[in-house]
Amino acid sequence: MADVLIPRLAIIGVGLIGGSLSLALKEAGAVGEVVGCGRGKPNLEKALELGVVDRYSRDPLDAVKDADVIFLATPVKTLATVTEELLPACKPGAIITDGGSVKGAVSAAIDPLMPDNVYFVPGHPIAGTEKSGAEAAFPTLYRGKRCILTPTENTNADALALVEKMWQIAGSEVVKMSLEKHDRVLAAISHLPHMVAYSLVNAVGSYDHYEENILEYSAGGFRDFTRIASSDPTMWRDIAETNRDGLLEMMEQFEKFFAELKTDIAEGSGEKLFEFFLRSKQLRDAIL
Ligand SMILES: NC(=O)C1=CN([C@@H]2O[C@H](COP(=O)(O)OP(=O)(O)OC[C@H]3O[C@@H](n4cnc5c(N)ncnc54)[C@H](O)[C@@H]3O)[C@@H](O)[C@H]2O)C=CC1
Ligand SMILES: O=C(O)C(=O)Cc1ccc(O)cc1
Repeated sequence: MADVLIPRLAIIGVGLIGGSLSLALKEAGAVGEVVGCGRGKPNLEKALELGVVDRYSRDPLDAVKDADVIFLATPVKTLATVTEELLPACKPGAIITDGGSVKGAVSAAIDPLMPDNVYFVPGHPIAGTEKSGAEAAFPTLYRGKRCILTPTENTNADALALVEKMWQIAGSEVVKMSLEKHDRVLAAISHLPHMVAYSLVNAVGSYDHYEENILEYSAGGFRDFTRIASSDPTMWRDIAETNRDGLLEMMEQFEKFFAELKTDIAEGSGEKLFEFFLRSKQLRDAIL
C-alpha cells in the first residue's frame, strides 16, 4: 500500500480512462475520497455501484470543492470548457491534469484560463480499449504502459512531480516530451491506425456487389485489425479535429505507401511485393 498521495481526487468524466485511474489509485491505497462528475446519471450511478467513485455530483463546482487533484477525462474538445466551469471552485494549490489524446490544442485552450494558484499538468496515458463508460474501467489498465506528460516552461514543478508519482502508482512508466512531439508521435502510432480501421470497415461494409453484408464473413485478421473501429465516435471526432495537422501529415505518408503497394500489385511485381511485405514484417516483429 502506498501512502495517501491524494486525499481528495475529483474525476471529471467517469469513463474508461477516468474510472480506471480511480480504481488503480484506490487499489494502491493512494487516494482518500474519489468524487466523480459527469453528465449522465445512469453512468454515475453505475460508477458508484461498482466502487469506481465514492460519491458523485453532476455539478462540477460541487465535485471539485476541496479536491487536491482534478483529473479531466472527457472528450478532447470538452476539456477547456469543463476547466472553465470548475475553476471558480478550485482550492488554492489544486492540481488539474488530463488524459486527453491530443495535447497541443488542449494546452493552448487551457493554459490561458489558469489562475496563479491552480496548476495544470497536461498528460496522456497510452493505454486504452475500444470500450467506453464506467463499466469498461478496470484497475490494471495502466500497468506496464506508458504515460506521456507534456510540461511546458510554465508548468509548476511540484505539481508535475505529483502527477508523475500518481501515474507511477497506477503502474505506468512516465515519459516527458514536448506537446508538438506528442501530437506527431500519437498521430503516427494511434490516430492514423484508427482512421485506417474506420475507413477499412466503411469501405468493406459499403461494398454492394452482393446482396448480403460481406462483413459477416470476416474472420480473425479482419476482426483483429478493426477492433479499434468500435471506439467511441465522439472521442475520435474530437481527436481528428484537434490533431488535424499531425493526422494529415501521417495520412499522406500512409497514402504514399498504399500507392506504392497498389502500383506493385498492378504491375505484378512479385519481387517488389515481397520486399514490401518483408520490410514491414521485420519492423513489426521487432516491436513484439
Ligand atoms: N479510450 C481510450 O482508449 C483512451 C482515451 N483517452 C482520452 O481520455 C478521454 C476520455 O476517454 P474515455 O474514458 O475513453 O471516454 P468515455 O466515453 O469512457 O468517458 C468519458 C465520460 O465523460 C463524460 N462527458 C462527456 N462530456 C462531458 C462534459 N462536457 N462534462 C462532463 N462529463 C462529460 C461522458 O458522459 C463519459 O462518461 C478522452 O479525452 C480520450 O481522448 C486517452 C487514452 C486512451
Ligand atoms: O484500443 C486501443 O488499442 C487503443 O489504441 C486505445 C487508445 C486510444 C486512444 C489513445 O489516446 C490511447 C490509446
